[in-house]
Amino acid sequence: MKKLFIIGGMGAGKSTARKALVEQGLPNIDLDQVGHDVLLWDTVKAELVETFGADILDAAGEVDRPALAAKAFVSPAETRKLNRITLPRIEEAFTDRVAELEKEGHKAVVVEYSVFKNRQTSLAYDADVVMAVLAPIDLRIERAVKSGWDEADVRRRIAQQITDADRIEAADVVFNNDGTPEEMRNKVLAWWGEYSKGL
Ligand SMILES: CC(C)(COP(=O)(O)OP(=O)(O)OC[C@H]1O[C@@H](n2cnc3c(N)ncnc32)[C@H](O)[C@@H]1O)[C@@H](O)C(=O)NCCC(=O)NCCS
Ligand SMILES: Nc1ncnc2c1ncn2[C@@H]1O[C@H](COP(=O)(O)OP(=O)(O)OP(=O)(O)O)[C@@H](O)[C@H]1O
Repeated sequence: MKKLFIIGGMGAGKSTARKALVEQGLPNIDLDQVGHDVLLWDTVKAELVETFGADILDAAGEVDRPALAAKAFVSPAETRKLNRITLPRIEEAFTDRVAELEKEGHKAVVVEYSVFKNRQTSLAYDADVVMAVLAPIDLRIERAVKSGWDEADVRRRIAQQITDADRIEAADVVFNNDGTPEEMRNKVLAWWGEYSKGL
């Protein structure tokens, strides 16, 4: 089963690219969503509380994501602490999900990976294709704010992410999402049309 990774900074248009492929019948794994799922694990909760304090929990004892984000994205050191706790668990859940999809006989899976760093990290090392979705940073911030994110929060997160130059370096295929969403969709579908002939 081919693993087609979609990478890109916040607001770049990863979800827009993913939707185009899902409409073609491909299953997908959104690692942001997997990240949310592992926050429910008791072991993860306990380590996050030990690291960031009990005020990251809500009244029901679950992780309050905005509260955790306010602490975890203030510096590279704090983000590393977060990643050290969450990423191994995300990888574990990801590996299980990939095995299930493989058993179901899918030819390919789309993996949306917002915090991709490089192809040498274990989660991404067997990516068959890395697709980078790029857009100018001001446009990305504008889109993210329009879709409900706080601007300062977006800027803090982007500061903890790799740059588009790094993404281009890692990618097999690059999509510039600086036009309309429809243009973006068509670029992705044109690529898929060619790529899927070989599957
Ligand atoms: C800190 C948390 C609770 C904030 O939750 P929230 O609902 O506000 O954001 P969400 O998870 O939907 O992420 C939105 C965007 O934030 C950015 N972001 C999230 N985690 C990170 C990170 N560790 N480093 C840099 N940027 C990040 C990405 O662009 C992502 O698309 C959550 O992001 C989290 O647990 N992150 C750590 C796990 C992780 O790295 N997930 C990303 C997929 S592997
Ligand atoms: N070409 C475009 N023109 C205008 N708006 C767009 C375009 N592409 C995406 N958008 C909008 O910008 C926002 C961010 O796009 P999308 O969710 O696809 O990005 P993302 O890379 O998945 O972002 P995130 O990291 O926040 O999940 C969405 O509201 C989307 O509808």
